[in-house]
Amino acid sequence: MLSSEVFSQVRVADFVDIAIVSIVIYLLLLWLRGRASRSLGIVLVLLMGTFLLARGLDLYMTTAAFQYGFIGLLLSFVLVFQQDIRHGVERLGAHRWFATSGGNAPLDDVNETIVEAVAAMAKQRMGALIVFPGLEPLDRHVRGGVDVNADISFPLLLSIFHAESPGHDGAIVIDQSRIERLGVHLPLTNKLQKVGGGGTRHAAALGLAERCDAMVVAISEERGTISIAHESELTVVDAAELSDRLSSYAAKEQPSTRASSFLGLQNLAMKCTAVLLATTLWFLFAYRTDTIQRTFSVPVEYRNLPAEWEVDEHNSTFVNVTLSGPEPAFSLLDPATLTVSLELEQIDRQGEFPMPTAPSLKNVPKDLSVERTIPAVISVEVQAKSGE
Ligand SMILES: Nc1ncnc2c1ncn2[C@@H]1O[C@H](COP(=O)(O)OP(=O)(O)OP(=O)(O)O)[C@@H](O)[C@H]1O
Repeated sequence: MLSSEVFSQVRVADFVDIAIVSIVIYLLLLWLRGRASRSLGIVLVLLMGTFLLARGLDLYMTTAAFQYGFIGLLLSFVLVFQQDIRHGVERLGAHRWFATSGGNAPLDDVNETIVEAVAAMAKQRMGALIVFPGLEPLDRHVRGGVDVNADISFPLLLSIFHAESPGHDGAIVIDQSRIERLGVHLPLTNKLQKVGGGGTRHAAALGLAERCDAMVVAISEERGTISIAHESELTVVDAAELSDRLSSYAAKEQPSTRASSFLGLQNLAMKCTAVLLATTLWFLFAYRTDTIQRTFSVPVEYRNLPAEWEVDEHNSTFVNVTLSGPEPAFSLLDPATLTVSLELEQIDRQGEFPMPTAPSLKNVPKDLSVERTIPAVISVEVQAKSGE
């Protein structure tokens, strides 16, 4: 049976191999979903599909074109998306299991105060912009403002955004239960079609939500609406929805939720796609049933030779070693680092060393074994150092 044959040859290390590549592909898909355009995603999937097909059908010219074009493609990808890549890495580093400090999302007890104040401001048609930072740093994206560092309260929020207040222009930044800054300038989006009927206030809310994981609430002075900008989307909500979104946002910042969202059933389709892709790649590039042999000229190294002896010049300094094993194991081998190491501590004039086994050969991946060496037995002669 083919399947049992395959399973008998799969090692635990192969599962680890597939798991690591699956995680990398999953993170890439997550990042693509949030950051890159749909058309870029389609182009990447098409390119990958064509490459896999070319490999599977042994289309030599297409495969070669991909292999040679790959570095160029990778370089242009990095150049075009350098900002997105930096953001992706920041996003990854901001996950709680890497992060040293906690998130800044508001705690549940202050959510109620914020929701009440936002609803009141919307009713009174007071324009406002409130930033709830996530785990990613904001500093790179925002400018200006004045430090406040005050407890959040209903009257304070309404006072700040009162049209007569000198600090009402710009956004406030919340840090858990405190107002950290006011009058902060946010970057604008250039996807104006997503802002709908809104102007620069709403463009600023979306602009920040496109650049980091912060959630921004905008209240429209003209229309009295409440909008949430998060993960590159701007949505109009009512007070009840705002309350739900703030609570789930705060919960999402908890480490346990983050870990379970990674290990749990969320994004199941994307996780399955990642595992499927990783398994396909493994079958194409790593799974080889046939054993191959390769011969290397390996230098001989003498260890722990007593001080009174020296190795006779006539001893061979290189040995031809034939290794055998699965082809992918050879890709882990760097022939330049191969060494036959001979222990000479006990030697007395002359010693014979049988064919070295893989462990006595330095730097041989563990799936490779020594088939033969030429010479089969390495004999070493030593002589007393001249003058002793
Ligand atoms: N880049 C920015 N960063 C922070 N706040 C900004 C920014 N741009 C504009 N604002 C705020 O938005 C206000 C102007 O809002 P504007 O009327 O242009 O936008 P809007 O989206 O139509 O809002 P509204 O519906 O309340 O009128 C400014 O007075 C300022 O307080």
